[in-house]
Parts: sequence; C-alpha cells; structure tokens
Amino acid sequence: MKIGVFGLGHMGTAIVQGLTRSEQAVEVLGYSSNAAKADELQVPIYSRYEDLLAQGPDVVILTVPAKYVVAVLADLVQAGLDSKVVVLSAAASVTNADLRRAAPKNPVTTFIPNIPVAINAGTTALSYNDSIQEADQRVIRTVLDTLGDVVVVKEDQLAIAGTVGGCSPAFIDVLMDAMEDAAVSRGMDRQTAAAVVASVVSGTAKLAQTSDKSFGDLKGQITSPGGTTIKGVLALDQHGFRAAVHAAILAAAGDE
Ligand SMILES: NC(=O)C1=CN([C@@H]2O[C@H](COP(=O)(O)OP(=O)(O)OC[C@H]3O[C@@H](n4cnc5c(N)ncnc54)[C@H](O)[C@@H]3O)[C@@H](O)[C@H]2O)C=CC1
Ligand SMILES: O=C(O)[C@@H]1CCC=N1
Repeated sequence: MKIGVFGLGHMGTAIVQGLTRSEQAVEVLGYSSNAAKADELQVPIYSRYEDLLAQGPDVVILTVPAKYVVAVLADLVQAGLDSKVVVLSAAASVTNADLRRAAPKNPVTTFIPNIPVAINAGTTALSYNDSIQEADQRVIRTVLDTLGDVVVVKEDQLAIAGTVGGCSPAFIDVLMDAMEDAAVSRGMDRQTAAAVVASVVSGTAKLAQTSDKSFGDLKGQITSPGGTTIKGVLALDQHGFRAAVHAAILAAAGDE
C-alpha cells in the first residue's frame, strides 16, 4: 500500500515515523517544501502535489493545519487526485462533510491521532463517513491500527474523543514536568527524576489497561489508611487539581 502524507510538521512526522517503523508492507511518500525531511524520515519527499500523485498513492493523509485542510484537498483534486484514493484528515476541527465537499468522489474520513503514533503507541479517534464502503474501512483500519489503538466513535463524539486522546499527551507532559520539578526541589538530579516520572506514568497506565478496576479503585490500592499517599491526594483536591483537569479538557474540546 502506498501512503502519501501531506504536511510534515509534528503530527505528519509522527505518522510517517509510525508507518515506517511498522511491519506492514507500506510505502510512505511525503509532501513538504522542506527537502531535508527526506534525510530525517528516510522517505521520498515531493514538493509538488502532481509529482506525489503521479506515484499512485492508495491513501492520502492530510496533516496540514486545520484551517488549510479543505483548500489543500480541493487543490489535490485539481492536481489529479484519483477518485479511488482514500483521503484521511487528521485535523481536529474538520468534518466529514467538509471533506466530502472538497473531494466529492473520494472515500474520505476524519480521524484524530496523538503524538505517540510515532512509536506505534498512539490513541486514534476515528469517525467513518456514512458513505464509506467496507473495503475502504478495511484499508483505513490497516493504516491506523499500525499506529496504535483505534477507537471508533460517532462523529458528534469525535471532538471529545479526539481531545482526550489527541490533546491529553500535552496535559500529561505538564503533569510529568511538575512532578520532575518537585523531585528536583528535594535534591534529586533532573535526569534521574525524569526517568522515575516517565517509568511511573508508563507503569500506572499499563496496570490500568490490564486491570478491570476503576481508576478510583486503583487509587484506593495506593492510599494506605493514615498513610502518606492520601495526604497527597487531599492536597491535589485542595489545590483544585481535578477541576483544573476538567477545565483543560473542556477548554480544548471547545464549545458544544
Ligand atoms: N500535534 C498533535 O499532537 C496533533 C495534531 N493534529 C492535527 O494535525 C494537523 C497538524 O498539526 P501539527 O503537526 O501540530 O502542526 P505543525 O504546524 O507542526 O505542522 C503543520 C505542517 O503543515 C505544513 N503546511 C502548512 N500549510 C501547508 C500546505 N498548504 N500544504 C502542505 N503543507 C502545509 C507546515 O509547513 C507544517 O510542516 C492539524 O490539523 C492538527 O489539528 C491532530 C491530532 C494531534
Ligand atoms: O493542538 C491542536 O490543535 C492539535 C489537535 C489535537 C492535538 N493537537
């Protein structure tokens, strides 16, 4: 399968890295005005739409800024995009209807990935366009399953699913940065503190994924009666931690 990725910023780069690391037989082509991306990513880079389309991609992934997605897709149609090519848009705020208007003859679908797709550990929210055929759904799943976990949701849930999945890595980075600073303030060197923090977050997530306990019950295993952890949990509540997390996710998800 040939996959053309248009827009090699943070997300486009992460997707190319995930695809090229995978064991799937995929050939990845990139569109960028930055020729140095060819060395960085070890894939052919094209700076004209026509030149990439001439390679016959089966799938096109749009990872340009959301405000340009519709215009870039319309330009690709003008540049000769074959109507069989499956078009996937990673933009947080572009709808299936927007994509259909720009490329009425192509199978089109929106999805929202997150940065861990770079190491095939992503969380991708996917909402199929109503008219997408089963064969095209299989192609889409082949591509996206390669990048990590995929959650299929109705389109009216895509914004919140994409926010919890797509934006939260940044919120977790803020949490980890704060934990690291606290450890450093008690004399731990930053490198060791960073290693401990990343290990804790990774191990906690793995345990939650393999356990049938709720997050609250998992927390209950750690808060020994009269112990140290419950003091920290109460401090989080006193400082508005939960309210801050709710506010961050709802702010990123935008207005209903
Ligand atoms: N960064 C993330 O974690 C996530 C990003 N996304 C989506 O991915 C898209 C890109 O976001 P980022 O990578 O963060 O932004 P970015 O600014 O890092 O990358 C955007 C890239 O698109 C290129 N570009 C701009 N206009 C273009 C055009 N007309 N044709 C081709 N390339 C063009 C830019 O040169 C840049 O390399 C957005 O639509 C965003 O909503 C979705 C989920 C997560
Ligand atoms: O910040 C953004 O707009 C993108 C969408 C999800 C994560 N990053």
